Amino acid sequence: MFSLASRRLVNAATNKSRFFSSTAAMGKKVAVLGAAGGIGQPLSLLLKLSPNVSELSCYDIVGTPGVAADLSHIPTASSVTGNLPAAGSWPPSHNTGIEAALTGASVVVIPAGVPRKPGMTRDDLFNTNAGIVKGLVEACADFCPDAVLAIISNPVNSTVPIAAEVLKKKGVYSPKKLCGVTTLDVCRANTFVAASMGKDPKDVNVTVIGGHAGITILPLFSQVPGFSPSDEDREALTVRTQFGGDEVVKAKAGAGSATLSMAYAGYLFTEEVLRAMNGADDVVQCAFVESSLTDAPFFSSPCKFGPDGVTEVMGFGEISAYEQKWMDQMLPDLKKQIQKGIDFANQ
Ligand SMILES: NC(=O)c1ccc[n+]([C@@H]2O[C@H](COP(=O)([O-])OP(=O)(O)OC[C@H]3O[C@@H](n4cnc5c(N)ncnc54)[C@H](O)[C@@H]3O)[C@@H](O)[C@H]2O)c1
Ligand SMILES: O=C(O)C[C@H](O)C(=O)O
Repeated sequence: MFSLASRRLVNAATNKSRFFSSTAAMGKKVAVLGAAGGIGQPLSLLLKLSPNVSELSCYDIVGTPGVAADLSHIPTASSVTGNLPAAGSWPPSHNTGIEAALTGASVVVIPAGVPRKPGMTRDDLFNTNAGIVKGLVEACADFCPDAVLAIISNPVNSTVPIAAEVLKKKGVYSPKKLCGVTTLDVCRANTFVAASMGKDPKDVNVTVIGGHAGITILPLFSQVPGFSPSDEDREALTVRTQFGGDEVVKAKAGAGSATLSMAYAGYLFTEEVLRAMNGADDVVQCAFVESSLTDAPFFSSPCKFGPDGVTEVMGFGEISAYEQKWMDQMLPDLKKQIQKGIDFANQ
């Protein structure tokens, strides 16, 4: 699923892409909200290397003039701006503010908000991040209502429903244009299974369904061709994928959560969205979207992408009895977290 995007990154970085000049003409404006943060900076770097991006708009409440000035020295075809809520944009001639940051954007990636510290759940971030996401999505509704929104800010299981309610209230909600980014779960599952099978991770593509928090994350290892782990290994791999975020939070010991792997995952997700916008008809990736596959109103599953975002929420095929057990456990939690977001947006 990701090997093409990964190859393009290497090509762009070494400036040898034979696609470079032709795809630059199809480049889109991409806005990163929270661009000065732990995820935002490396994500902006990767997007600056993308031949699918013509304009990179970095927005944050602090630091974006410096991020943008720094990125602007990278010799790729895209322009870059650093936007702050008030005065002090970069370049100085550029209008500052969220309106300038968002106007004309085709894709908006949102990693704005606080990360976890050891001992916290993603839901513990709700009180701070719910309001941040609500405010930013209101601005998206006002200034780029047709953009695809890719929500990274946690808790994704609640922030995506918040975004949906905000967009509905503004009269611009399109389910195909609102996605929670669960790509990091797929990256982790691919990495862990490839190691277990002695394979190159690029040859593995695990479907990960559900949500993005603990047991709501469900990797479908039964669907990986040639993979038949012992019960014990399957349990260990499943739980490691579900709690991969905690592994990083613990190792960072108070300095935050996954940033570099998330930047990579956010870049892969965005590249695939852009590739579909530019006409590719083979783009399928997991995303947390409005869904009728289960009785949870939002659910992550493989989705087909086209020029306007998600064109089909695909099913997830047959799952094993072991996976069904996790699914039964997950759904009440997931529905509760979704409802919490909906209630917040409507209070
Ligand atoms: N979906 C996933 O798989 C995934 C993975 C990793 C992290 N995350 C989440 O991503 C979020 C960001 O993580 P991080 O490590 O980059 O945090 P960080 O604190 O390093 O960066 C967050 C940035 O958001 C900015 N910000 C805060 N309020 C803002 C606002 N109103 N408008 C614009 N920018 C604003 C901050 O100034 C900061 O620069 C967290 O909520 C984290 O839990 C999600
Ligand atoms: O674990 C976190 O809090 C961050 C992110 O959701 C992750 O999965 O790494």
